[in-house]
Amino acid sequence: MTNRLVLVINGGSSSIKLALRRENTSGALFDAIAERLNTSQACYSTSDGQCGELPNATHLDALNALLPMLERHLDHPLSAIGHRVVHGGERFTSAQLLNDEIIAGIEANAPLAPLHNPANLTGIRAAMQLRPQTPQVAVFDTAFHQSMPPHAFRYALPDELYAVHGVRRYGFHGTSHKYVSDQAGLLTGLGKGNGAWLTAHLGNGCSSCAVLDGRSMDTSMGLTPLEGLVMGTRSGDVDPNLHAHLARTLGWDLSRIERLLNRESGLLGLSGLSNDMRELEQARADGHSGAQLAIEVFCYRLARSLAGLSVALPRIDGLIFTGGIGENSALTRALTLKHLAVLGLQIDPDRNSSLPRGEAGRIEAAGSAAVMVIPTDEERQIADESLALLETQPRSQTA
Ligand SMILES: Nc1ncnc2c1ncn2[C@@H]1O[C@H](COP(=O)(O)OP(=O)(O)O)[C@@H](O)[C@H]1O
Ligand SMILES: CC(=O)OP(=O)(O)O
Ligand SMILES: [Mg+2]
Repeated sequence: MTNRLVLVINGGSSSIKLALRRENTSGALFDAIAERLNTSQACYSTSDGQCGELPNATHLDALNALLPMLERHLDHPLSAIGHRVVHGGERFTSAQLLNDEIIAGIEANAPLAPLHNPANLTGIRAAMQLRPQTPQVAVFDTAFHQSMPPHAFRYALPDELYAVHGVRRYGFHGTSHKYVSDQAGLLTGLGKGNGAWLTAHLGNGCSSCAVLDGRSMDTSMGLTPLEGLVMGTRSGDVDPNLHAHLARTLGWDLSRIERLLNRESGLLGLSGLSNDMRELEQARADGHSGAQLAIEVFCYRLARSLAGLSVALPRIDGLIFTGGIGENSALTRALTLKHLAVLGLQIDPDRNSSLPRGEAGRIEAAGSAAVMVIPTDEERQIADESLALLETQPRSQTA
């Protein structure tokens, strides 16, 4: 039997990313991204070197433009389309075959992830319109964290807010935390799905997680993807009274405060320069004090979060860095580890700085628990989970 093909779609607020994956094969057959959608500068680029403008393209226009480019990489029909969906609430603890009822459930969670779920739904609707015969699967960022115990997922708020209104910690980036912790088990010889790991997913959004034998025990994000670590433009944790303080002293309304915390804060707000770690590293080297402060706060707060999460584990088999920053910024890894001697974690500076780009590797010093860099592959995880789900469905639903 030929290995099946899966198209993975990650719909963002202003972009849509496509990845074509073959079952049991590493790497992508084809990747494409359309960015700045719904603006006059909308454009696309693909892994086979095509690029161009798509002025004022919507998500549907972008998919319409990109799907034919994918066609020539299809040696047989797509078996599934797997969609990243950020918020699955408490209802979705695993991947789901998409139908009207599941889509309504995703819509119901949109107020909890206003930056993400509506964009994911746009991708889902566009794909269903263009490929109505192909089974479509939703894979949720939150699902992996549904294993957290109540003492980790409850806020210290009156019970009714949880029981009636679903106010609790959910956690995100679960697909990535699961993928890299599985890989860590393989890399260290403990076996896939085994081990006690601290994971740091550091991309534009950042979160940390404690994983024990393939189950999330606690994580830094909460009700929404704003809680926890310092991120590119998101503040992470602030005093919850900040809202009231800004409203009273500056007269700011909710949408102004939401914009501040989600889009103007984090590395961008602290540095006054950029949300991009590459640019900040360069500026720091040139003596920019804002860039230096932003990187120091980012690393200290990450270390503090990891040390806090360590209490969710019986021991630490290793720490894993992933995401654009975690995989590529030796500086971030070094500065974070400076604060983590208390956990017995130390890195070897030479190994840290000489790790080949894009490769998994171990960077701990002799005597330390494992410290690893593992490139994440959310698309691979989504493709695998989509195919695994189809195997459990009656043929009539997926034919
Ligand atoms: N070589 C590098 N050095 C430092 N930071 C990097 C490097 N390459 C990428 N990054 C950072 O990774 C971040 C983007 O991470 P990524 O995982 O691609 O984001 P997303 O969450 O959008 O998928 C940016 O801050 C970017 O500057
Ligand atoms: C949940 C989340 O923060 O996702 P991203 O990193 O893609 O923004
Ligand atoms: Mg990413």
